[in-house]
Order: sequence, then C-alpha cells, then structure tokens
Amino acid sequence: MCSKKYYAEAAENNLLDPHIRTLAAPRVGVLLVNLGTPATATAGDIRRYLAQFLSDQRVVELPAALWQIILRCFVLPFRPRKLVPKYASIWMDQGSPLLVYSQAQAQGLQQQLQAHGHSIPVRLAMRYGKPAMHDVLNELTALGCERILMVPMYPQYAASTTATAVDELNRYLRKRRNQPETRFIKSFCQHPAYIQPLVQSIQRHWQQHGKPQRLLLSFHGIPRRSVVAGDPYYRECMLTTAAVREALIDADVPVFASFQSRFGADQWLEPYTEPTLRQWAKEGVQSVQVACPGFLADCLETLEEIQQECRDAFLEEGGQNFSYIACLNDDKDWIAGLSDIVLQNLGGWELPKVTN
Ligand SMILES: C=CC1=C(C)c2cc3[nH]c(cc4nc(cc5[nH]c(cc1n2)c(C)c5CCC(=O)O)C(CCC(=O)O)=C4C)c(C)c3C=C
Ligand SMILES: [Fe+2]
Ligand SMILES: [Fe+2]
Repeated sequence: MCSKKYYAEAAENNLLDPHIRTLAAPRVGVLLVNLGTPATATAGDIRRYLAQFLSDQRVVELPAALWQIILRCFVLPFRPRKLVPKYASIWMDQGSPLLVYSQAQAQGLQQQLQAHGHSIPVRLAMRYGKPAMHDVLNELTALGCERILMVPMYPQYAASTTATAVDELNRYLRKRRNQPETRFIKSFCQHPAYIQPLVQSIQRHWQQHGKPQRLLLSFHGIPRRSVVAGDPYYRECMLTTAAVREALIDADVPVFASFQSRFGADQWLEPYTEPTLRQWAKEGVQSVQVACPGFLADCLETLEEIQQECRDAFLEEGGQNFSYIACLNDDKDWIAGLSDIVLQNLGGWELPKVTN
C-alpha cells in the first residue's frame, strides 16, 4: 500500500489522532473500594443503602426469594428508623465518617505515590451507594488508565466484603469492549506495612491514656457457617491478632480477639464483643481498651457500637475505665504503609513518572 493511501485511511479511522500516544506506557490507576454508607442520616437514605447492601447474595446467603420477603417485610420497614439516631450521633460536618476517612486515604495515597515520583490517579469507590464503582471505573478509564489495581479496604478477606467488590469489578469489565487490565489485592492481614502503623497507633494511645489491663481487638463478625464453608476470614483475623500480640509482647498487656455487629438469627463468629466486655467487667477487670483492626476507617460499627454501646455495657457491669482506639483513618504512617502495599502490588507494571 502506498504511504499516501495508508495515511489517508489511517486518518479516516482516527489512527492519527494526536492524542494517541502509541509509545507511551499504559496509564495505571488505583481504585480503593470500601463498603458504602448512607448519603444522609435520614430514614429514606438509610433504607436505600440497606436495600442495596442487604440484597447482595454475597452478604446474606439465604435463598433470594425468601430473603427478599424477610428483607422487605421485616427489616426495611423498621431498621432504618432505628439507625437514624445512631448515624446522627456519628455524622461529621463533611458527611459519613466512613466516606470522609476513606476519601482522605485515597487523597493521601495519591500524594504519597506522587512523593515517590509516580503519577498515578487514585480514586475511592463504594460497593454500595456512592461513589458507585461503575462511575469511578468510568472516570479512571476516561483518564486513560488501561491498568487498574483495585484495593478493597479490608485487611482480612471475606466473601461478604472483598469477593463482592471483585464480582462488581467483573460485572463492569463484562460490559466493556476495550477492557482495562485489572488486578486486586486479596488481603494484607499480616503485612508489616499494615501491622506496624496499627501497633504504633496502639502505643501512641498508651502514651496518652496509659496501658489497660486488657486489649481487645474487635473484628466485624460474619456467620459461622461462612467460615465452615471455606471463608478464610476467621483465620485472617487470628493472623492479625497474632501479629499485633507479637509486636506488643514486651508491653505485658494481654491481647484478645472478638467479633461484633452480629446481624440476623444465625450463629456468628465468637466470642461476641459486647458479652465479652460485660463478662470481663463482672470478673473484676477494671480497664480495657478496644481497637477495631478490621476497619481502616471509623464508621457506625466502631464509633457507635464500640465507642458508645460497648463502653456503656462495660461501665454498666462495673468496669471503671474504657477507651476506644481510633481506626487508622488518615494516619500518616498508615498512608505510607498503604502506598508500600500498593507499590508492591503494582510490580511489573511500568509506572508513569511525575513530570514537572
Ligand atoms: C470490615 C468488614 C466487614 C464485614 C466482614 C462485614 C460483614 C457483614 N456486615 C453485615 C451487615 C451489616 N453491616 C453493616 C455496616 C457495616 N459493615 C461494615 C464492614 C463489614 N461488614 C462497615 C464498614 C459498616 C459501616 C457502614 C457505615 O455506614 O458506617 C450494616 C449496617 C448497619 C446496621 O444495620 O447495623 C449491616 C446491616 C453482614 C450481614 C455481614 C456478613 C455476612
Ligand atoms: Fe457489616
Ligand atoms: Fe452494628
């Protein structure tokens, strides 16, 4: 083919578009994904959020038709109204803490990667509610990201959290003609870049409040039968606990694990957090501190259930001193750790440099 004709055809097919950078490395993007939270602390928005979240068959593993009847008749008409004062009690000026702290981590991570010399867009999406994964994935691909690393914001893998985010990513890919290349981080339950900032945050808390008689690590529960069916979540929570225990071995503070936020009538992972704290107070334990390492961002489950309800329960049974150790949120050591974990998982992908 003569070159004139070749270029004419190429131009017609937009192949000579000056924006096409044939020699440039594919752009890399990072997608942080957290669970999701209501848009406002009103019954309507909480209902919309719960309806989407609890209709996910990765979350409630009952026959769908039966569960939809229970959900629509017994859960959605009542639970949202009960949750309004709870969400209202933790709501921040900028919105739901889960969203505010997760966004802060996305921004912090992008800046940290930039400080390492990498120009990598980092965006936050929520599995339920907004910002929706589909929209944010569209945004990243519109920015030219042909390679996307998804980072579910759960240090311990569970089918009800990590796997459902992966499912949603795959649903997105199924609709794309030109699919971006994707990876996801399965878990980082004993990664030093996660354990170290976690331990440091506990030690900082001790500098301010003193050491407790007992330290409780409270993880979000899941149904026991999910673990029996093969979910590695329990094992991963125990690995995190063992890593924290080992790092604090010289402190002489016994470290325990428990599970919170039981939902429904099934047996969930045990021991349950609140009954454990009540029992300890009855046995004469006077001071406890509780941290929630399975949550990277404070939320309803930590700020209301642990910091408020569990404190009340412990004091009600005669405990004297309760304090809650905040999640890693926008802690700078954690942001640095997160960027280490991300860079490790970007291995083999050429990373665009920051150009000034
Ligand atoms: C951190 C990991 C989480 C796991 C594992 C998890 C499993 C799980 N959760 C429910 C039911 C509910 N969870 C709710 C809130 C909630 N859950 C997580 C995280 C995990 N859940 C977070 C971060 C939040 C907080 C959201 C916020 O807006 O702040 C709720 C809603 C609140 C309530 O009604 O109590 C429900 C319901 C199940 C069934 C489950 C595993 C099967
Ligand atoms: Fe949950
Ligand atoms: Fe809860």
